[in-house]
Amino acid sequence: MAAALIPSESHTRFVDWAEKNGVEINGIAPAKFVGSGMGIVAARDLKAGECIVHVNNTALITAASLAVRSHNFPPSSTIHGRLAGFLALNYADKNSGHRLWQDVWPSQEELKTILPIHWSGKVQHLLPHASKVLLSNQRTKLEKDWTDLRLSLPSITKDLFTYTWLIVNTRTFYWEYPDLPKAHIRLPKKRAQLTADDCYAMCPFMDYFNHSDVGCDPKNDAKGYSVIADRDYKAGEEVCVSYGSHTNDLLLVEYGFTLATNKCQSLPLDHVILPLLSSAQVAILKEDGFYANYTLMSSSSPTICHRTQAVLRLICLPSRRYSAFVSGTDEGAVEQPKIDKYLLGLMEGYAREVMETLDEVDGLVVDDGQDQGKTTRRSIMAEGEEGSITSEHKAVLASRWKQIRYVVNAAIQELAK
Ligand SMILES: C[S@@+](CC[C@H](N)C(=O)[O-])C[C@H]1O[C@@H](n2cnc3c(N)ncnc32)[C@H](O)[C@@H]1O
Repeated sequence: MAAALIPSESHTRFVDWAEKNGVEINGIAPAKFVGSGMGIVAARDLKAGECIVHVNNTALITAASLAVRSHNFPPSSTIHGRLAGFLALNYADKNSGHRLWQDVWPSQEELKTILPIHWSGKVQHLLPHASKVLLSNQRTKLEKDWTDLRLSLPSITKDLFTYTWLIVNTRTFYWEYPDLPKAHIRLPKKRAQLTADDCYAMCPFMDYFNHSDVGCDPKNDAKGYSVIADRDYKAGEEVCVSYGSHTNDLLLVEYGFTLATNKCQSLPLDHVILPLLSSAQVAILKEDGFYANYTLMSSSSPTICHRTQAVLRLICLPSRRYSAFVSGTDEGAVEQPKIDKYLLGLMEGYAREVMETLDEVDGLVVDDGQDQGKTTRRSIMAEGEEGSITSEHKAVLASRWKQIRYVVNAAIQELAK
């Protein structure tokens, strides 16, 4: 575990402010960690089951907060966009009531280094396929929010909006407005149709917690948010929460890091399998609900997911054997060796692609620090666009591809048995 370092004074000022504004802190404190920025440390020995922080619902920033609603953002805009717009207006306001909170967030430059949306097109091009798909979706959402809100934010630059949008993206918590009755006037329209993307709340102090796949599980009810210690902690240990069951591809794109071991890890195979399908096969799979989302589960020994079993049977076997498998009348054990052999060939091809990509990552020429002007102006990068390439980018990419290589090689060994 990385040692906790003493944080700067801005954090002490923020903690004082938070405690006066509805945050009860019990036995924990913010601290700086090497490689993950600020986080939460146990300030004394903690017992499993202790409530270590409670944030009153009055301290949250949600779409129902009066301060947010007073801006009359377009009703069609997403809640993510509205919160980003609100934060951008506050950020630009020297007298903002949230100034001390904003002061402890990562700076614009820090986010530009960490988050792939700001990386050079050359570096983005070397992201794993699943990360590229997530990045493209993220860019589309950001562009739509900016288009929907820019007229309501005449004093705000796109650069600042992008910053606060990414602050929301990396620091919000799930909030279904349990403090308000279902039909309350302060709720966003179409209450019944709220999607996960609509259920966002900015939650002071809670946003210090770093993620672990086995961390504490934040709870919320009508009174606000709480974090209960999931186990005993020794003073000085980092306390993490779980942001959800997220793969490393998602963590990398949405939060800018990966976990060395991730119990939610799976190896996406769509880019390997989809190009092999004929249009007739695509139609069959769509009708049967088995099109795409093919993975190799890799938490312990690699396991072929049911969807992957199905598509490989459609490719390799007579159609009646595929139908027997997807209808559940036959588990397909007799043909399993044939399926495994076919997948083995695919994985060997994938292993070669991984090695080639690792060579390309290795060959990236680092140009950080040589052109500061370029770095400061850098904003959202489209694939192919030029920008600086830092040693951190290279290290993150190399580490992610080595994780993939490990899973692919383990699968090859298993399938070759
Ligand atoms: C909710 S914030 C947590 C506080 C943040 N570390 C800070 O400095 O303010 C989420 C961000 O923390 C960082 N982070 C969270 N968990 C991490 C982890 N396990 N390893 C590395 N970075 C992590 C990522 O930059 C992520 O976007």
